[in-house]
Amino acid sequence: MDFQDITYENRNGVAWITINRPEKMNAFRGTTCDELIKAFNKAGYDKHIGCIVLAGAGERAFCTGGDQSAHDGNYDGRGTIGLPMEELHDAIRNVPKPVIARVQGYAIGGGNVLATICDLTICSDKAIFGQVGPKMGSVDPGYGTAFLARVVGEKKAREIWYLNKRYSGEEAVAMGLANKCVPHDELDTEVQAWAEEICERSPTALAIAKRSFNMDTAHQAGIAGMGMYALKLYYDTDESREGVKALQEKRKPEFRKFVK
Ligand SMILES: CC(C)(COP(=O)(O)OP(=O)(O)OC[C@H]1O[C@@H](n2cnc3c(N)ncnc32)[C@H](O)[C@@H]1OP(=O)(O)O)[C@@H](O)C(=O)NCCC(=O)NCCSC(=O)CCC(=O)c1ccccc1C(=O)O
Repeated sequence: MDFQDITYENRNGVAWITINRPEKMNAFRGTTCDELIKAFNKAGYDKHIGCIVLAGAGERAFCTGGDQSAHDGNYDGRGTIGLPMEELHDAIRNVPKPVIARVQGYAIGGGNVLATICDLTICSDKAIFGQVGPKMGSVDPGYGTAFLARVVGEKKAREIWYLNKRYSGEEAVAMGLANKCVPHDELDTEVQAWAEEICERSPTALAIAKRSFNMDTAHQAGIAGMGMYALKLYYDTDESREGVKALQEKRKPEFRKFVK
């Protein structure tokens, strides 16, 4: 399979899927999402693969969410908002194998959502987690909000979304957003060790466990699907455009002038 925006490697039975857009801090556009969906389905149903790692290329970012240069109102791809986000999130949740997010830098916006949805997160001491939606005219109406609350608790999830602070790797572990934080240079070894240990476990037991964990929040796929239509309408407002414009112009957005 030839990919443009991602890379795919089999490292001793572990599929490493890496977003390869370091010049954009691994922000995703339509093509990136389509390729990620293909890669997850390839790894998910390859009997030689026991565990999947999701990573971002380079040193600075795991993923910083939607590519703002491919964002004028809606995004540049297919799907309700011009990005097949629901399909990508579902692919990560539905593949019958554990997925580990390997976070070495920024996991921001939609990037933080991807890490949240992965079964496990291992980060380095250079990782920075956070949501920026209400600061730049966006919001994830599905797993990024409702599922995040299951992961870190309601109060913390609301803090993350309402204040858009940044959190270190150690803070992420303390709130349950990450499983382990290790020195930067040890990250890949740690991730591969966890993944290879998972590969030794019974694949069927793991698949049943994953489905079983997912069952409790399965209804959130419906919320996400419906919420995307609200988001599509929101992206076409001056209020949302102000957020994107302010980000591009590196200034503070003035949202309050759009209150009706
Ligand atoms: C990540 C930063 C905090 C890093 O800041 P800093 O270290 O100062 O570096 P910069 O100079 O800002 O950035 C370097 C370089 O990278 C470019 N870049 C960074 N992020 C993006 C991006 N997302 N898109 C395009 N380009 C990006 C940046 O422009 C610089 O390029 P130069 O050419 O050198 O100028 C900071 O960069 C930052 O805050 N970035 C923006 C983060 C952001 O706003 N992300 C979008 C969040 S919203 C989102 O992801 C929701 C969209 C979505 O996908 C979604 C929609 C609906 C439902 C669900 C989802 C979902 O779950 O994902």
